Amino acid sequence: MENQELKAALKAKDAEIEELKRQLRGKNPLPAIRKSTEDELPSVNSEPTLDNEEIARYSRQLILPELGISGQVKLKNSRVLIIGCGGLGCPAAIYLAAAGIGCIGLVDFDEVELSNLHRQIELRLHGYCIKACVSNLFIRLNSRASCIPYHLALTSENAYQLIEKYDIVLDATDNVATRYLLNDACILTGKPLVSGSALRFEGQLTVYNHNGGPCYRCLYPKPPPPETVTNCSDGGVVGVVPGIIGGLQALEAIKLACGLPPSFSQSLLLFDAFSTFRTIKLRPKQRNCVICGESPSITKLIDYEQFCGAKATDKDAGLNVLGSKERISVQEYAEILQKKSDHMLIDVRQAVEMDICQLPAPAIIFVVCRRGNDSQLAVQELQKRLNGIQLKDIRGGLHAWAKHIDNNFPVY
Ligand SMILES: Nc1ncnc2c1ncn2[C@@H]1O[C@H](COP(=O)(O)OP(=O)(O)OP(=O)(O)O)[C@@H](O)[C@H]1O
Repeated sequence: MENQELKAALKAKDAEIEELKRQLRGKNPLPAIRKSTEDELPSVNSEPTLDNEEIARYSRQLILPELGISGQVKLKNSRVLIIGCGGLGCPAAIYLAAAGIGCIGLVDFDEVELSNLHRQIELRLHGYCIKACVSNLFIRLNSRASCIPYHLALTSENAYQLIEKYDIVLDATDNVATRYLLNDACILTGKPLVSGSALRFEGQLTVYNHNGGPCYRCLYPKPPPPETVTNCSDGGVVGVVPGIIGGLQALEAIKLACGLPPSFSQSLLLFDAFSTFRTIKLRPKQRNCVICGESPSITKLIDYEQFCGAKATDKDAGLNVLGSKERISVQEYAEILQKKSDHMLIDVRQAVEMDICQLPAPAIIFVVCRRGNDSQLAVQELQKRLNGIQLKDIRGGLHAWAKHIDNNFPVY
């Protein structure tokens, strides 16, 4: 495809996406969104009883001896904060609201994209663009629950003030910097942290900072090198997997709120869609942990993007390991294409991604050897590594060249 055609196709796609986003916004009015963490929360009902409507509404869980009226009242008096209204946060929020949690805070800076909807189905149902607005769904689902949307990013500046107001925190985010921030903020405020993650066909769940158990830093004192971290937008995810893990995060939060022991406070649940659930015991709380140990060196929130060497979002390519001479912009590359300058393009994505789209392949690589045997093997090998590049073996190699094209060519 020529560059002009490519530009036109991209423009048409942009217009299509804008139209779909417009439709997504729907006709529903936006809820009152908080852009700051300072405002007081609505007071949760501290009466030790339920009214008749609540008894009818929650009757199927009320008759469980582990819960009973007293458990349901505890749920009603609890405040749960969910960070991230994506694949994990949406299902967790729905079940927490339906179960009768008195106040749920929903934090997300992001807006809905079409690629979110295979797993963030609640957002699609309600037709909002700002993710934290999923809270409005609860007004219909359970008018007794107060749901507070915060359209902002959780940062070192606001985390303490926000988390302090809630009893239990759910980590439903997708980046390492926010995981460390949440861990430290929960330790400093003394809140349990229900942490979930999902990628491809697998998910994980655990509860940090509860009942003498370890914190995230006890297990991972150092952040992973940024280039080794994968997320859903690079690695992919089957929508049901975050649905399962988000649901389990809600269950752990319900147990915590009722005073029942959470199942995963000192262990890690591993889910693999191709095999089963497995639980592994976690290493205990570390006495020398820098935040929850005996003499902590971290006593306030730090700069987590600097600590992790990566952004607190997976929206841009956080990695920056090459110098400016070793990189070019897409505009510069488009110019190279337009001028048909000599070059070769190596697309390092997986083969499955090549079926979705490709830049115009500018070159064919010809492979030659002495007699045409090794060159065939080389083509086979290169085909596995160089997606989208046309590779051709020169049949018969240099021997054939000497015989048919250039009689003076040295043969050995
Ligand atoms: N520091 C933060 N503060 C608030 N929200 C956050 C923060 N970090 C991550 N999030 C939110 O957590 C959510 C994680 O959702 P999910 O893992 O489903 O990924 P996504 O960003 O929605 O989708 P994709 O990765 O496919 O683009 C996102 O909506 C993201 O905006």
